[in-house]
Amino acid sequence: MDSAQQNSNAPAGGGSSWGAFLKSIASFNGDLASLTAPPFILSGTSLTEFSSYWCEHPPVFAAPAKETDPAKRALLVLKWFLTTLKQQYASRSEQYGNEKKPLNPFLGELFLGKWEDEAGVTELISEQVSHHPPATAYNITNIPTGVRLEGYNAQKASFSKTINIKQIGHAVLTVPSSTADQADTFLITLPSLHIEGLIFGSPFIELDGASYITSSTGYTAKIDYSGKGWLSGKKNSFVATLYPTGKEKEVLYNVSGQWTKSFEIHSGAAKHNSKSTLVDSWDPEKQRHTPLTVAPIEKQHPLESRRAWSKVANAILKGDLEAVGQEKSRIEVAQREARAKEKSEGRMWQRRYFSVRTDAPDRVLTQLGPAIGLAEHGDADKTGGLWRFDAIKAEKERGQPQLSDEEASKIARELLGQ
Ligand SMILES: CC(C)CCC[C@@H](C)[C@H]1CC[C@H]2[C@@H]3[C@@H](O)C=C4C[C@@H](O)CC[C@]4(C)[C@H]3CC[C@]12C
Repeated sequence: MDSAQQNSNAPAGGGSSWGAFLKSIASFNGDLASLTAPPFILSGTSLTEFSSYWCEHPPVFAAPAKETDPAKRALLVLKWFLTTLKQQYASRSEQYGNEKKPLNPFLGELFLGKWEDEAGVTELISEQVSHHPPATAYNITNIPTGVRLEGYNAQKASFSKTINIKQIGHAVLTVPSSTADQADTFLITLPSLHIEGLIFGSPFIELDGASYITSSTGYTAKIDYSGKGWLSGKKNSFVATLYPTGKEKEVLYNVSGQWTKSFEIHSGAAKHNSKSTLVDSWDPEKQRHTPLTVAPIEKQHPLESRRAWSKVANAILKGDLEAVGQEKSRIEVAQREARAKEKSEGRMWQRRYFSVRTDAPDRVLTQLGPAIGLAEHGDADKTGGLWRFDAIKAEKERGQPQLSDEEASKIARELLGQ
């Protein structure tokens, strides 16, 4: 839908509630959770689910494992990253005609699933590791190749003409090497974004600024994002270059296009490329994506996202705002009580799959961070900690027997008020 059109999803009379929403945004205090959005903008999907956007195409995710040349490997990582952008930032507006406000995860919320296709099994673990400030951590592993992505992120919002969102956190991709016994590591930063189309009642995301991927093998990719300006440019555009770290002018490959449409990868630096420099291309319309499989709701752990939020999600679907409010507040009250109980008993909520890195400086951030302006502390103060996947905890979780109905009800009652 063109951003200049009034959103057809907005209910009749929605003009006034949208107007009130716009006014509330103007005095926005930066807390995205506090925005009271009109019903048509509410989504029954929690932010913990967004971690799955990193792997809509498992064969592309796993492809770097088969490449032995480090520069070409870095290019495959850049290509995979670019292919994830459409799902990450445009899938809701493409599906519903506008961006939606996701559910704010509660501490300990989980989203678990797997993809199964020609790349074998790829596992997803996503966990809400912090509530104040809100932060989500994830770990995605392609089992046959061992290619693994882990990361965590939080958002910092501000208002200037529109809602601007800075992503805090980073991701680390590990690609086992077939020749050396050490794996290659890629440190990835996350783009900033802002919301367009607010005034027309059909918000959608545009990316801005630049993001980076730098590798332990000595290559860096810079991705510059731009949108449709007043006079020129296409929405969702980007230009990316891959170069030896520290030598930005020595471009090995350049990629350009629209992250929602298609892009071309060319060798060398020349922007106006000919067929002779074309190395690869991507058109999402021509690609099959692999759906994520999640357990049926009744088999899920009570803290798994779709089970925990099912009543809220149903109420959103029915447009029953009173029930939405009641069901949300059950969870919020139970969570507040759980935190108060933990405090009075001198304990902390135990994260199931991730731990805060406190023992030593983080190796990846220390080695690769300086090349792309990421600090060694990983912005831990803004994400409740520097979170890393904890394989020992994950192994323990795998060994846990399935909860009995009674145990599941007890957890749901105590932690979710259900
Ligand atoms: C629609 C609007 C008026 C309400 C504000 C909603 C706001 C909180 C949402 C909108 C878009 C969301 C982004 C989403 O585009 C994609 C990602 C990538 C994912 O990997 C991490 C989460 C993030 C940044 C979402 C955060 C919440 C956003 C900004």
